[in-house]
Amino acid sequence: MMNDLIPLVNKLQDVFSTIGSDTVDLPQIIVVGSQSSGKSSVLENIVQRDFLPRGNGIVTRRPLVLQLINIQNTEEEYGEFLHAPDQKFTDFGEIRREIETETARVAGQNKGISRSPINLKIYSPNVLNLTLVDLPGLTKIPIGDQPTDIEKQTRSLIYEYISKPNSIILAVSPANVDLVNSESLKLAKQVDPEGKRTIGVLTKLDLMDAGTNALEILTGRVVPLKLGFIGVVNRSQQDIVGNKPMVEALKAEAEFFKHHPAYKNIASRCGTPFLAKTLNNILMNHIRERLPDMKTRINSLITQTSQELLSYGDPTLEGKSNRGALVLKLLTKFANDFVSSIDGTASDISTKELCGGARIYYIFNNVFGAALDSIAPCGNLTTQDIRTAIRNSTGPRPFLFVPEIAFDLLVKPQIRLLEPPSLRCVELVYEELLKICHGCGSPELSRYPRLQARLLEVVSDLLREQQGPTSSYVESLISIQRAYINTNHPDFIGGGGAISDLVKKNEKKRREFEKLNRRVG
Ligand SMILES: Nc1nc2c(ncn2[C@@H]2O[C@H](COP(=O)(O)OP(=O)(O)OP(=O)(O)O)[C@@H](O)[C@H]2O)c(=O)[nH]1
Repeated sequence: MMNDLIPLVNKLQDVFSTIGSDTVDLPQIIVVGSQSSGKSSVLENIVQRDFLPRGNGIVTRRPLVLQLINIQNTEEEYGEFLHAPDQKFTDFGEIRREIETETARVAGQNKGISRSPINLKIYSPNVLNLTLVDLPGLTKIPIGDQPTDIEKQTRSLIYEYISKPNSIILAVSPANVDLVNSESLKLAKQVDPEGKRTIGVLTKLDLMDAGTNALEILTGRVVPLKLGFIGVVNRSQQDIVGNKPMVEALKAEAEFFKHHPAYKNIASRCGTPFLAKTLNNILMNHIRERLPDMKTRINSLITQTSQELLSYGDPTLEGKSNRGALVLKLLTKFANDFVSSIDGTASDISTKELCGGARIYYIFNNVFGAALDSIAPCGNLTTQDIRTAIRNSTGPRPFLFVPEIAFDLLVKPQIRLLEPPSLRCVELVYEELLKICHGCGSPELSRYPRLQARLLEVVSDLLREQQGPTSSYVESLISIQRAYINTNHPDFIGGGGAISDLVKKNEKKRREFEKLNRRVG
């Protein structure tokens, strides 16, 4: 049962990698260390095979999710990549080349890094079930054509992985550098200040200055980590160049601890096999602890996803023969959504801001209304202008009513004042209608992006055409305005200065006018 735990999480890891989401914080071991601290060597020792790319500068440039799977009753060891599921890699040199190719494919050739992980499974009788994530090493100074912010990028990538509370941090530090300067421990401390989920690995114990040792660190007296420190000795550069077999390297490591005066008493708690066993135990216990939470989270994801699936529509309308019915259904839904946004009956109305029909109402009544109110109908017309226009249009003849020509002459420039706010109003309403249209795309419709795009195009064209009647809209405003001026302005009805002055000159006409005025009154 316990042994099934890691494969279970591996399966989840594959699922989340395939769907490109990590909405569940999975228990996993994250390997962190500065460049050349020995991360790759530790991983290769655990796998007991050479399979990781080597080279100068930053080699690991994408997260590598390494799932080790113990298989029994077989001599065969092989690897499988999630991105090439049908290919079985029995040659570990091929695995290395595939990692290099995949890294270059996504992260480019120029030493940049990418957040998208490579998932590799290694099946072997020599490994314990274990899932490790290898991350790019922390680097201080960009080399060659590396991006100048490479340190920032790497740090943020590492931070993203280790800050998840379910991850266990495997902080690799070289023993021949002062632990105070260990970048991996500094980073781990930021996200795990109490050292509850950090396990320290000390590499290069064989390279320490003569007469010095790391016993104090390994026994937890320098940096207190609940999961402890484990010392290892990996192959040196010379061993690698000389192709020293892994089995021999592991034997040499065991010998080193057994015979070292400082470490011989703790030899059973040092070295790669002990590290692998410890990690396996830690990971299993950790998964067991987190399982109930994970289950709840996954159940809620299932509910969410089922609901989302439902919103994608009726599966019976799939297929060529149902295309017409499907399009009709989508368009009807779109049209209904549009209408309900304007009516205010949409289900997702906002409580924060005006939208849909309410906003159009606001544009008409408040924005446009205020703009109209701010226009003085006779603002730049003086009594003298009116008088002159009337006189000029009647020539030598006396007049009773305002002559049509004079009225047109006077009112046209006034009416033009209404045009800018009217056009602005039309524009605002048009924008609002477009916004409503864009908000009407249901998840079901978004499955057909081309149909959706075409629909929006057609609807916005239609709406734009509605801008055409702007002039007739202005015309209807003119008639309203005309009525307003006719009834209210003293110059057009008896009692006002200009007309009454003129009328006085013709007593008979004045009386007629008064009669008329009484009738109007
Ligand atoms: N002598 C000795 N050399 C080691 C040990 N661990 C690692 N090395 C050497 O240190 C160098 C760097 O080791 P890697 O395992 O490539 O380090 P890394 O952290 O993976 O480096 P990057 O991938 O560049 O981040 C190699 O030449 C290793 O042979 C060790 O325990 N003892």
